[in-house]
Amino acid sequence: MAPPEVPVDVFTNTGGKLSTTLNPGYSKRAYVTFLAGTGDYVKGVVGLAKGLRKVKSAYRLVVAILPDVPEEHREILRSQGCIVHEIEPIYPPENHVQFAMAYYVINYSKLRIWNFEEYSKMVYLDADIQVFENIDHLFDMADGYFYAVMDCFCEKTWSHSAQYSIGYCQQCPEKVTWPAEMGSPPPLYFNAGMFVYEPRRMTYESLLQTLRITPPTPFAEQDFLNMFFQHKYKPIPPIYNLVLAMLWRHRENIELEKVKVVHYCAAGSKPWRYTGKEVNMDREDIKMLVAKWWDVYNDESLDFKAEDPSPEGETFLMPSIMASMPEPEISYIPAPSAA
Ligand SMILES: O=c1ccn([C@@H]2O[C@H](COP(=O)(O)OP(=O)(O)O)[C@@H](O)[C@H]2O)c(=O)[nH]1
Ligand SMILES: OC[C@H]1O[C@H](O[C@@H]2[C@@H](O)[C@H](O)[C@@H](O)[C@H](O)[C@@H]2O)[C@H](O)[C@@H](O)[C@H]1O
Ligand SMILES: [Mn+2]
Repeated sequence: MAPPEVPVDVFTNTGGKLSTTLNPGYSKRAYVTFLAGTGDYVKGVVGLAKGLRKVKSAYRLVVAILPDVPEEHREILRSQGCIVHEIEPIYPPENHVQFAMAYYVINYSKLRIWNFEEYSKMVYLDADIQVFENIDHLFDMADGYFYAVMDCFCEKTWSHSAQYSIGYCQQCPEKVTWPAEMGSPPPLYFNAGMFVYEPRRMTYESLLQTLRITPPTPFAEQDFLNMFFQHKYKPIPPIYNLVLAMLWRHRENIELEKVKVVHYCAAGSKPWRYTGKEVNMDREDIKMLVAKWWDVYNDESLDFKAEDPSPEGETFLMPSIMASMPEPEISYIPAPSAA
């Protein structure tokens, strides 16, 4: 079940050039997001691509798309400098259709990103996420772990859970302590809108194999990933995935001015659908964060220009040729922390 450990210096002792010749893509890094359907999530991806450009990320944005994404949307993404990568849907296990089918097909399909073996490490970001400060340093964290931000159990979306029913949240485990009669407290649980992981064939196959014998649960692939990576999971601070409900549930845990990544996942908070009418959506902090998303999205200076020097020195005009070129030395130098 665990991803195989690749010793860090197996290829690097011969220098960057040779190592990438022996194992193309060994050191390759990229951001990756996921897009399904004909709807407006494409706006989220465009916003994200522009946000990553604004913070001068050194790495490309790969968009894993389902076959139902229309050609116009694919073209918009390419014109924003994204690498569009179609994936096949992954269907939920058979005989378990108690939850809405479409929801599962969409979410489980995320697992295909473990098959992106041309990259050694990736940072996954939901399309409803925006990056306001450079987070390239996340790629420098030690290999062999699954990094993500701890979720909050306080919203109604959690009402199916034992945690919610007793008012327990891992964000404030002292407030309502886990009752002894309910056994040991549940393991730390991450939000799967953002995570740092290593694509590996072995892990990918194990994920698909395990999924076949795993009944769907309300949070679909998120529950599944939490189970699968339970022993590899390392929490990172909430500034790397601000789940908006944290602002009204656990304000004391958040230093808003230090937040680098915002996840517009609360009901009514998707910036491209925002009306301000849903509960909590009239808050000043929410209005400010939605406005910040629109500032990036509307900033024409952040549109991709083909003549721009591209991340990692690649030339966008010749993607197929460049894909087989050795990695530039620079990618072995730890990325600077946030500008
Ligand atoms: O119609 C859809 C629904 C979801 N998604 C993708 O699946 C992710 C997870 O869904 P969402 O962010 O809406 O879930 P939430 O974080 O709000 O629970 C989105 O960010 C998108 O990347 C998509 O592309 N089209
Ligand atoms: O919609 C609001 C909810 O969204 C959450 O879940 C997930 C989950 O639904 C996955 O299945 C998605 O794929 C993932 O990206 C997404 O963030 C939170 O766990 C929860 O705290 C709540 O705010
Ligand atoms: Mn999301």
